[in-house]
Amino acid sequence: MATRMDLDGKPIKPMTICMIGAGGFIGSHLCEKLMVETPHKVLALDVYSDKIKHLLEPDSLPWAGRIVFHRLNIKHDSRLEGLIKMADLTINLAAICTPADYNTRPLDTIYSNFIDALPVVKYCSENNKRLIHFSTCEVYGKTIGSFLPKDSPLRKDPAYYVLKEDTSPCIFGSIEKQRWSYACAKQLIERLIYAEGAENGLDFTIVRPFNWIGPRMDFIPGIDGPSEGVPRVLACFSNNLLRCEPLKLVDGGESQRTFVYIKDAIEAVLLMIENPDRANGHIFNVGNPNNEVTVRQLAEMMTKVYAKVSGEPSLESPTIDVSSKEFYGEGYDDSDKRIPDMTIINRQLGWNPKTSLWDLLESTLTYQHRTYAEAIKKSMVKPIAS
Ligand SMILES: NC(=O)c1ccc[n+]([C@@H]2O[C@H](COP(=O)([O-])OP(=O)(O)OC[C@H]3O[C@@H](n4cnc5c(N)ncnc54)[C@H](O)[C@@H]3O)[C@@H](O)[C@H]2O)c1
Ligand SMILES: O=C(O)[C@H]1O[C@H](OP(=O)(O)OP(=O)(O)OC[C@H]2O[C@@H](n3ccc(=O)[nH]c3=O)[C@H](O)[C@@H]2O)[C@H](O)[C@@H](O)[C@@H]1O
Repeated sequence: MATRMDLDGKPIKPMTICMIGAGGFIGSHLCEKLMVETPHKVLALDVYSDKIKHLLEPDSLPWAGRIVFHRLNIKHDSRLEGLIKMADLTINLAAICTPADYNTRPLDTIYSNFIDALPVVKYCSENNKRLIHFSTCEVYGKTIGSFLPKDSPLRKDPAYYVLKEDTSPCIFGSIEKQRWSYACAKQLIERLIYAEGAENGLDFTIVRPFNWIGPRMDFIPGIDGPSEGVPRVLACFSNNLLRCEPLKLVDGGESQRTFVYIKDAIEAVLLMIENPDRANGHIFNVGNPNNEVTVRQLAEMMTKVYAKVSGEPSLESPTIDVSSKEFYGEGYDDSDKRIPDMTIINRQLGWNPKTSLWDLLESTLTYQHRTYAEAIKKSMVKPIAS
């Protein structure tokens, strides 16, 4: 493998990375990228390894020995500090991060996103190890624009809705809206990491992902996850499409999101890993401001793309409305609109997303169809009464 160069033309030394939550959606893509394109070593920590099994076996893989899986729960495992000490860099991805959990399991959500992340920050700070911590765009909460009258011309002014790392406020709902337990816990851990940097010299980078989507995201209920489980929107809509059911639009599907392809986003993370001088001390939005849609438009586009990749006709009424109370239960609330400002990541790392929403849905839904269609068909065949 040719020596890799950083953005300033300096050779990059191979490093050891302690990746916590390596068995999840983002972790699996990051491990893949690191194995295929770089000489770095990964200590992969998680309670699950299904999504990275293809990287761990067989022993004949070209990167065998560069990735080692450690099955552990960071809530209670004395091996954590030792593994952080063995690495040059720690990346923390571990978290509960599905909205259906925020209002129904707020304690687990707060513990997972704040309390369980504390020792990771502490061990990095005490051992002078660099930390890349995964936060979320949800720390911005609602936009300022959403509080303006519906007909206010100011709603069209980007100053009232574009989200900037260094100037936008964090606007959450009331405490009884437990949806915000996740965003609030993430905000507090961001503040703690920032303070460790300011007071104790911790080298940190904070990532705020804006709806990264692609293959291996979450689970399909009843196939590789619980039948009653509610994953994030990509998997919910994929599940509906695979089962030929209408897609459920929560509260009219009016909320807006910008979706970025996981493979584009992983490029940004690799730049952070390999350019510490440009990434340390920064908080980065990572998203695609050009891929904005309402959830209703997302449903319509996914329906069209799925018909194309599966060859199956779409339903006559492809969507159905459902209230958030019915779908998520008491205490749900929503982010209205999420457009990332790209100034800081552009300036520091020269990164820009490339993939359009249509193209990323086409490759993702091709994967979903190939991976799940047969299993769904089998699970839907009713047993014949004897
Ligand atoms: N996917 C996105 O678009 C997105 C957006 C915003 C923020 N994030 C953040 O990025 C991170 C990764 O997200 P993801 O989409 O890959 O989620 P994911 O759920 O697929 O991955 C998280 C992984 O962490 C593991 N984990 C959780 N608690 C653990 C513990 N106590 N010990 C060991 N492992 C544990 C889980 O088993 C899982 O494999 C999270 O912190 C999330 O909040 C993701
Ligand atoms: O991905 C992100 O950047 C962050 O946002 C997500 O939050 P959200 O975008 O609200 O989660 P989704 O489950 O993907 O829902 C998106 C929208 O679709 C709606 N939805 C979801 C599922 C469904 O079946 N129907 C439906 O209309 C939701 O109400 C919401 O408005 C999650 O909180 C995190 O994974 C993450 O931190």
